[in-house]
Amino acid sequence: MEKLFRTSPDLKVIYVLVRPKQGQTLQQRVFQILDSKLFEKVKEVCPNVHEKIRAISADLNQNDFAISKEDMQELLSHTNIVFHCAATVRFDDHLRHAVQLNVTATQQLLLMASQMPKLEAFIHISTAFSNCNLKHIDEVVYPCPVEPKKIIDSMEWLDDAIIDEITPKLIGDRPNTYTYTKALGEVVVQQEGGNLNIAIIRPSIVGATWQEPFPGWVDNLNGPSGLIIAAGKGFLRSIRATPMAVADLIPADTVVNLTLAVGWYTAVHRPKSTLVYHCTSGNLNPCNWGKMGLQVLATFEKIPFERAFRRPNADFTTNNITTHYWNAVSHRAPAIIYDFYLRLTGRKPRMTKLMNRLLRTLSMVEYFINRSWEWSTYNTEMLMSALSPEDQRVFNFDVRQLNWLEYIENYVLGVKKYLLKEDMAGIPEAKQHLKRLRNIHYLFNTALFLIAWRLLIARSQVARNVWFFIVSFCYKFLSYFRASSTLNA
Ligand SMILES: CCCCCCCCCCCCCCCCCCCCCCCCCCCCCC(=O)SCCNC(=O)CCNC(=O)[C@H](O)C(C)(C)COP(=O)(O)OP(=O)(O)OC[C@H]1O[C@@H](n2cnc3c(N)ncnc32)[C@H](O)[C@@H]1OP(=O)(O)O
Ligand SMILES: NC(=O)C1=CN([C@@H]2O[C@H](COP(=O)(O)OP(=O)(O)OC[C@H]3O[C@@H](n4cnc5c(N)ncnc54)[C@H](OP(=O)(O)O)[C@@H]3O)[C@@H](O)[C@H]2O)C=CC1
Repeated sequence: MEKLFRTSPDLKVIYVLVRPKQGQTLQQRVFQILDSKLFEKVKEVCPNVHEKIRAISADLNQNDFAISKEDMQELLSHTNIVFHCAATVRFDDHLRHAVQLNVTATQQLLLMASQMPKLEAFIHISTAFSNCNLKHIDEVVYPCPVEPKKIIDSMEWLDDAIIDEITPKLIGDRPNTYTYTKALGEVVVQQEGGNLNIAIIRPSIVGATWQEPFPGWVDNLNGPSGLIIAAGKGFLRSIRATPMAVADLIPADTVVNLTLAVGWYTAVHRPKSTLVYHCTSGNLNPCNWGKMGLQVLATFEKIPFERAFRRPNADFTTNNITTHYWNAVSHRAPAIIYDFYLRLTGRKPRMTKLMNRLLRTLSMVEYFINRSWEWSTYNTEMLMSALSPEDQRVFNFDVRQLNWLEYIENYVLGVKKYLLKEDMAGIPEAKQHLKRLRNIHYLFNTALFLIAWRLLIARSQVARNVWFFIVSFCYKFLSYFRASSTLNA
């Protein structure tokens, strides 16, 4: 919405399907977004942006999306382009719910779109990981072993226990219900698109903005953002990842630019078949998790997060044994100690719960950070050359120009400012806090060493001999210096 109004201020109206949430009306939800920093630039070119966004009450889990008759009529008769990006992105969602939102709702939306007389294009947002069971992925829709229609039907009459049982068999070598149902969604789009002008966009891991409307903007915890917070606050100390595996991140504004360009191309050129566009970075400008992780840590030195639990110092592990070891030593043990301290001081323990949640999240993303994929980008490159030089500049999605180190630094800064809502003025205090944590860390390690040594001396003759040798050596060394300084005087 932001980019559309900034580049096309004459646009008449954008209809957004919104559900009320957490005690907010849909109008309040939309206005909260419009009143954020993200929309400041837009308001300069399009001051009446509030009037141009029409929030329509809709729940994609309901029949006809629970849209009122009048709203439905308005939508059907006025819509020119549909951008379908609503989805459940949870990796652990129950198959029934994931199918409902990512497959059935897509089917229903296509049906709605077929009743829109003025519709010029239907743009479906999928994910580059919908076929993550393959190593090389082309810009085509891959068939699924079980037809989506059969899956949709079976979800209506199977009970939850049976669905739980068949889920691993259905998802096969995909890691979760999210990637599986996004793949089914694509097949539905291809099979049931009828005469619509359709395109599918597959972004990889969406990160903060690169340039527009300003660098580093981010507003959710998906992808790496949540883990950047966990690392910056010192909770995340080790992560099972392959440093050389490609980190296929793609900035949010690149995805937006490609999506709008695809909307234009699909509406104007009306390709005969459904085109799939990969919105990925790996084959044009690869960066690996090792480089990314190091840059994240380097940025914490300059721009630390406030009130960290421990000094940020995460590392990669590469096998099960070291992962279990570091999870026990660096994640669980400090959480237990801290909770014990909270109990002693009469407060409610919370760190173990938080740590368990983090470990669960880590186990779910492991699949994606220990493999590399190759995505072909012929359609995306074709689209780039189909744009005029001016449009190539305004709707830039050429990731070859992206400087990863600069991008990651802005990303971490964006996480601090827009997700954690921390003020830059707090940086000196945050640095002081980290110094205190470092001193506590040294003190704790020294105390631990002395206790271990004392126990060893009490039990072992060899340790006692070593201790005697060290003490007498130090004594002789000091006596020698005292004697030579007396002679010089
Ligand atoms: C050569 C030598 C090298 C040496 C190198 C050394 C360097 C050292 C390295 C240092 C590391 C530094 C930092 C790390 C930075 C890099 C880390 C890389 C990790 C990147 C991970 C990428 C994974 C991407 C996978 C891509 C898949 C496909 C992409 C897509 O198509 S779609 C989007 C993907 N979807 C998601 O991301 C959603 C995932 N979320 C979920 O599935 C669930 O939320 C959940 C994680 C399962 C948690 O479920 P729960 O029920 O337990 O919780 P709930 O959802 O209710 O939320 C509870 C609270 O937790 C918060 N939260 C939600 N999501 C996240 C999250 N992703 N991370 C953290 N926290 C999250 C949520 O807000 C709730 O908070 P509350 O309201 O306060 O309670
Ligand atoms: N983030 C990423 O790394 C990637 C995301 N994608 C795709 O991009 C799209 C957007 O994802 P992302 O922004 O990350 O995720 P979000 O969860 O932030 O966005 C999903 C949107 O769908 C809406 N939605 C979910 N359920 C319903 C419902 N029942 N009725 C109405 N609206 C609903 C949500 O609304 P509400 O705000 O009310 O919850 C939310 O705005 C998805 O299609 C995802 O598959 C693809 C590749 C990577």
